[in-house]
Amino acid sequence: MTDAGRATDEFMDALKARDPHEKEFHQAVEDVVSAVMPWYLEQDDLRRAGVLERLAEPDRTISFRVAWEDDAGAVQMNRGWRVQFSHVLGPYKGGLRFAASVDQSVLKFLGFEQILKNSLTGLPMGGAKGGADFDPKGRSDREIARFCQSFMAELHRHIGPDIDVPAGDMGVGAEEISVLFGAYLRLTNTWHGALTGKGCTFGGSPVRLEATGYGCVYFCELMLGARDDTLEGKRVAISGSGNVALHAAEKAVERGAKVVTLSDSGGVVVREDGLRQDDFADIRRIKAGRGRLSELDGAGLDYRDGAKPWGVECDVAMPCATQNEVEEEDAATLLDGGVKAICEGANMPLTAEAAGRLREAGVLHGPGKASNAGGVAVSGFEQSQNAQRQSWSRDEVDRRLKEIMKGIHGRCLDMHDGDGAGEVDYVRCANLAGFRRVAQAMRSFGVF
Ligand SMILES: NC(=O)C1=CN([C@@H]2O[C@H](COP(=O)(O)OP(=O)(O)OC[C@H]3O[C@@H](n4cnc5c(N)ncnc54)[C@H](O)[C@@H]3O)[C@@H](O)[C@H]2O)C=CC1
Ligand SMILES: O=C(O)CCC(=O)C(=O)O
Repeated sequence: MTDAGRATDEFMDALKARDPHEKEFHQAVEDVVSAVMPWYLEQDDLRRAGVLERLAEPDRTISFRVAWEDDAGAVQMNRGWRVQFSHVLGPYKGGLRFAASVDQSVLKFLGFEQILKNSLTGLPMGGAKGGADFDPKGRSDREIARFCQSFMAELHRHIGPDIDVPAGDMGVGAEEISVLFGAYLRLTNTWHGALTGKGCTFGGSPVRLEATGYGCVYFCELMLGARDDTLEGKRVAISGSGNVALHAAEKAVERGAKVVTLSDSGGVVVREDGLRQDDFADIRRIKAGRGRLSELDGAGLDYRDGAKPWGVECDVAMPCATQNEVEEEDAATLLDGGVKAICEGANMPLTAEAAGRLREAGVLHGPGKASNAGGVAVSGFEQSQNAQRQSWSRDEVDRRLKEIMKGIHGRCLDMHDGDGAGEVDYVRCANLAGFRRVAQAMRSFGVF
């Protein structure tokens, strides 16, 4: 075993001993630590400053009760959290997730990833994540609004444009952000950009809604371009059917690709000759009513109950649903189907085993902290517009989004230590580029 391998194991043993049940958090930290350790071991000053140990411990975790009344008048109770992980590069920044599966481990993995993702954008943003174990599925709009108001009754004490600026994530879209922002206004009597993802008529940025999916496609094109290839004519399998998946699908089609799948937790819709704009409109309508893709059965689409997208032959896979949705056997299926590239719209959608399988096979792999950073980058633009009391045009924001994705891709290439002949390991390079910027700031700030 190498020195770096031994040091990574020792680091992970200590982390796991501290919080033995936080499996997702362990996975996210190990991905980073194993990538940066060979470089870190050579940085005596960073090691003396305990940078890696401090970075893997959140600045603080706020946990609180969220009580709310359902439509039948019964009081319901959920748990809310905000994990403020690191603000060395700027105010805490990261989304809010409402889902039954949310717990401290999930939010710590997301918050930890967010530090390096935000660092990669080059913008002044720290890393955080929050949310609640509240499942919006099956809840009425009024129940969701009451939940959001109760959630903000506590959260407003901990956020603000120079402190912490949450946004949406799974289960928190434009409607929820609007209600959360309304509650924030009432509680603080102050209009400033304490949340991003707001509606464009009241302080939101053009393209924020689309930015994560669009940015993922731009990043995929940059990876393919570095291999003198393009997205045009490629078969693209996408999972999920929410904000990120649908915007990635629309942009991929616009760029000449054939999007062959979308999915939800119930199954997958397949169109072998490529999904069309009217399919996206139907899916959007169903999802707006919190329906299932199975409702599309019989609409000319092939719906496969209980299946995942990865069994459908594709050149490019874009997992855009949730963490660990691509398991080792899915990776094997993708390889059998001839996949050439995987570009993550979701956060940590591959298990460590799946990622290892694809790496061994030489598949291009754009990790979420690089490829899905377009969303938070446009959130950063929304913060700038709010601070300047300005509103940029759609074209201006899209142009800046493309520049950001190009910048992230360039930072990854800067870390590629091959001679140009070898393939770029985007996972290693993104981790190293994101980490180095944060580590240098931490060393400069002294010990806290
Ligand atoms: N919204 C944003 O700007 C950003 C989102 N992300 C990540 O992208 C992913 C998707 O987020 P959004 O699209 O915003 O959420 P969303 O709530 O709009 O959509 C999530 C979608 O995933 C599907 N889904 C959930 N579990 C699934 C499973 N096990 N298998 C298949 N489909 C499943 C749901 O049916 C839904 O269609 C998450 O990992 C999120 O953290 C990353 C960066 C920014
Ligand atoms: O826009 C933001 O602040 C956060 C986006 C997000 O949650 C993510 O990048 O995973």
